[in-house]
Amino acid sequence: MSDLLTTEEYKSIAANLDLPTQAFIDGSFRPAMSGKTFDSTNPATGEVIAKVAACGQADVDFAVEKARDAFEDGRWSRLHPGERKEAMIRLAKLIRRNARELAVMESLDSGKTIYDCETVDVPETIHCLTWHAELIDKIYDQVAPASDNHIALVVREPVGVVGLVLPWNFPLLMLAWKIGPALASGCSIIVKPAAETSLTALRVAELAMEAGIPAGVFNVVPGSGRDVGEPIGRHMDIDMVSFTGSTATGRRFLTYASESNLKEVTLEMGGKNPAIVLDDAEDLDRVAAHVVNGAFWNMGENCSASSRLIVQKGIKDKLLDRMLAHAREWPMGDPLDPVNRVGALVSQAHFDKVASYLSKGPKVLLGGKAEAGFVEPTILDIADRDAAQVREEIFGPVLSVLTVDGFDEAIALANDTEYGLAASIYTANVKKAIRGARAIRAGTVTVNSFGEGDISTPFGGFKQSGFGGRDNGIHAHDQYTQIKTIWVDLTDDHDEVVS
Ligand SMILES: NC(=O)C1=CN([C@@H]2O[C@H](COP(=O)(O)OP(=O)(O)OC[C@H]3O[C@@H](n4cnc5c(N)ncnc54)[C@H](O)[C@@H]3O)[C@@H](O)[C@H]2O)C=CC1
Ligand code: BAL
Repeated sequence: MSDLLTTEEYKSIAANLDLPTQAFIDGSFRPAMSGKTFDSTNPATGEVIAKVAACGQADVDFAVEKARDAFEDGRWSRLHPGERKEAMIRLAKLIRRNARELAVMESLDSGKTIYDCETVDVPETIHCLTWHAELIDKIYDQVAPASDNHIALVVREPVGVVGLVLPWNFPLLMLAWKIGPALASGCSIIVKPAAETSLTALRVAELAMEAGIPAGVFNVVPGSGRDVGEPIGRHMDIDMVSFTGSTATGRRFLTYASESNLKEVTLEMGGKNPAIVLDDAEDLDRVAAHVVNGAFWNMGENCSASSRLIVQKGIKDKLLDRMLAHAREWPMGDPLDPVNRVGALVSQAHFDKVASYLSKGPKVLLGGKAEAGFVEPTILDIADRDAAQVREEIFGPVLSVLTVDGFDEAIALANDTEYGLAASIYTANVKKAIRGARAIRAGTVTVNSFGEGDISTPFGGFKQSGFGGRDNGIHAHDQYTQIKTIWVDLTDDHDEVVS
């Protein structure tokens, strides 16, 4: 991607964007069957930027019918994996060619900074699709141990028609995390973007057609959770749902599946992720930068955000001094100004939710203001371990600081949550680092850094943060494939029947 532009240049691109507003089903854009639309708003300005098709049960049924036809006739599901690879790589290249347009669209629709959209969301989306495409023609099936008289093949087959229900915090990237392995595996997909952020998924579906992914394979049905998400969850002809979002909604998908066709369900949900800093942590300046990044990146609208700092008391003051210095490097403001690192929260409803945590009592060490869609990076010093800010996923730029005496207390506090998505531990003592990483019940634990690994490493949660499979890595393909055993009798003597 080329260098960043000026704010004026981004605004000029924004003013001339052709925003997709209709559902994308069976290879073309179409309005909702009801004719209804809903407003898509730029959360940084409150301006309505598009009226998007408000789909419902009939649109979901139609999309599933077309996706099923495509799956059964094999136009994608039975292509040689190398041909699927080529089409997906063409899609990744088209996204690269349209990167700037997609970055601006993403920023306008979600409030994310153009800096992040240009440097993280769009390039990582391209990387993710390319990675899964490149993988798919290099995976071998297996032959199980069997007698000389038999051969037992263990083969993977695409699971079928899958529903991909997306959140609003990384609209493009979460789309890529799901469609990458789903398309590579040969599934037909029904994407349901979050109602707050439908635009880039619709544009990518259009690019997928241009890339040669056949009609019916890649469908996007925008609308609300109730009108589109629930019909997907309850559909009798959808084989699997992969969901990212809140734990409350994830739970509903288990109900939908149990009350319909027992479709497989994978859930990637919330987090209340601890960053533990022990007294012996080295290079405190670097530690402070990581903790601040973990808490405030993407406005804290990140399931793996470090939202609880658990710090040993001997190092607390020094660490906080450095963290306050680093937090000043996070300018907040117009998402289309490339100097800003903190944009607007995704919606008025979400802003109101996050703001409500700021007025609830604890000592404010930094920030604490919320105004017109923007929430300042905020650090709270909290003694009450049952405070709402400590227990609940805020999903905003709000970090709660908890003080502990030592290692064991830190680990116990880290685990004192219903969530188990991610954690970090900062220490120079390698034994404590490894013992801590093993003892923390979370899907990803980073040592002396904040992060999620990368495309090659599986991502998902323990406890109420995750259910079913993992996103990312080869492991993501497990979500979208079924294992079949093909047992072949090689004997000539058919008189002898052995069970
Ligand atoms: N793990 C993560 O990455 C995310 C976590 N969250 C958490 O969830 C909180 C609420 O955000 P929401 O947008 O309300 O998340 P959500 O979990 O309600 O929405 C995620 C997706 O599920 C759909 N959905 C919502 N209700 C549904 C229903 N009854 N049936 C079927 N589908 C439904 C939505 O339309 C969206 O596509 C956030 O404050 C944050 O704490 C939100 C987004 C992403
Ligand atoms: N951090 C990427 C996954 C998510 O926030 O949902």
